[in-house]
Amino acid sequence: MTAQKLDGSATLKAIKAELTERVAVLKAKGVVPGLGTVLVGDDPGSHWYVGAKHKDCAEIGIESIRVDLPATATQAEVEAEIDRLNADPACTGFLVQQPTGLDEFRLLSRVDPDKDVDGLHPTNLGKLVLGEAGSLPCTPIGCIELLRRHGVELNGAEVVVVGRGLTVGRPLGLLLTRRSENSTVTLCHTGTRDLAAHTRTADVIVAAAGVPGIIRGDMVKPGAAVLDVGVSRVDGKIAGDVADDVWDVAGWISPNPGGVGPMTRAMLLSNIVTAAERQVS
Ligand SMILES: Nc1nc(=O)c2c([nH]1)NC[C@@H]1CN(c3ccc(C(=O)N[C@@H](CCC(=O)O)C(=O)O)cc3)C=[N+]21
Repeated sequence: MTAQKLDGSATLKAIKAELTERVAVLKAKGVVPGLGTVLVGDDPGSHWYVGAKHKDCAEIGIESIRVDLPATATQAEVEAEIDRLNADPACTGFLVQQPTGLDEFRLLSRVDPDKDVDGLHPTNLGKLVLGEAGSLPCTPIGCIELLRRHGVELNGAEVVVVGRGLTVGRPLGLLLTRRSENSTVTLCHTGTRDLAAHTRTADVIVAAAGVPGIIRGDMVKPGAAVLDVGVSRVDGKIAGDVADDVWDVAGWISPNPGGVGPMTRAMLLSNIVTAAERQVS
C-alpha cells in the first residue's frame, strides 16, 4: 500500500483562485487589501518565506508593503515600524516574520489585533480559547483545511498532535476540539513517556516536533492520515518529521515540502482577505 498525497501546493492554487474573486469584490467597494511584512536580519530561509508571501499576494491582487531591517535593528526600531503599519490605512494586515532575535511577545502584542493576519496576537489566541471570531493561526488552520479539502474525516476522529510549540501544536489542540471539528485530541511532546503507544491508535497524526524522522512506519495505524509539519535541514535539504517508511502504512500523507508549508501561505492570504472584509463592514 502506498499513501495518497495531501497536496498542499495544489490546494494553495485552488484557494488563490477563490480569494482572487473576494479581492475583486473588495476592490469594487473601494477597499484594496495590503499586506505589510517586517523582516529583521538576513536569514535566507526567512527571506524566501517573505518573498513567497508577497508573490502570492501579487498573484491575487493584494498590495505589498515590505519593510526589511538589518540584523542590528533594535527592539525600539522594530516597534516604530509596527506603530507605522498600525497607523497606515493602506496596510490592512501585517506580520513580523519570526524569529527576530528580539522580545517577540512584546512585538506581537504591539500589533493592532485587527491587523494581526498571523493569528498570533494574544487577543486573537485568547479569542480562540474563548470561542470568539478572530484571525486564526495560519499553520494549524492550514493543517485542518488540507484534511478537509481531501475529505479526511475529523468529526469524532482520534488525533495525536506531536509537539506543543506556540505556532502549531498548542493552538492546533484548541482548533481541533472546537465543535466544528469535533476531534478527540492527544497532545504529545518531549515529556510523553510512550509516543508510539499514542500514535498507533490515532486516525490522524500531526507531526510538528521538528525532529527529523521521529514518526516511523511501525508507529502508524494502517490507513491513518499523517501530516508532516516539522521542518529541519539535513545537509541543506528539507527534512520532515515523517520517515519514508510511513508511506507504506499510512492512507494519507502531507509531504514536506509541498504539504503544510503552502497551506500556511494559503491561510495567511485568507486571513488578509477576511481582515480586510471585516474592516469594510
Ligand atoms: N510571523 C511569521 N509568520 C509565519 O507564517 C512564519 C514565520 N513568522 N516564520 C517562519 C515560518 C515558516 N513559514 C513557512 C511558510 C511557507 C513555507 C513553504 O511554503 N514551504 C514550501 C517550500 C520551502 C522550501 O523549499 O524552502 C513547501 O513546504 O513546499 C514554509 C514555511 C511561515 N512562517
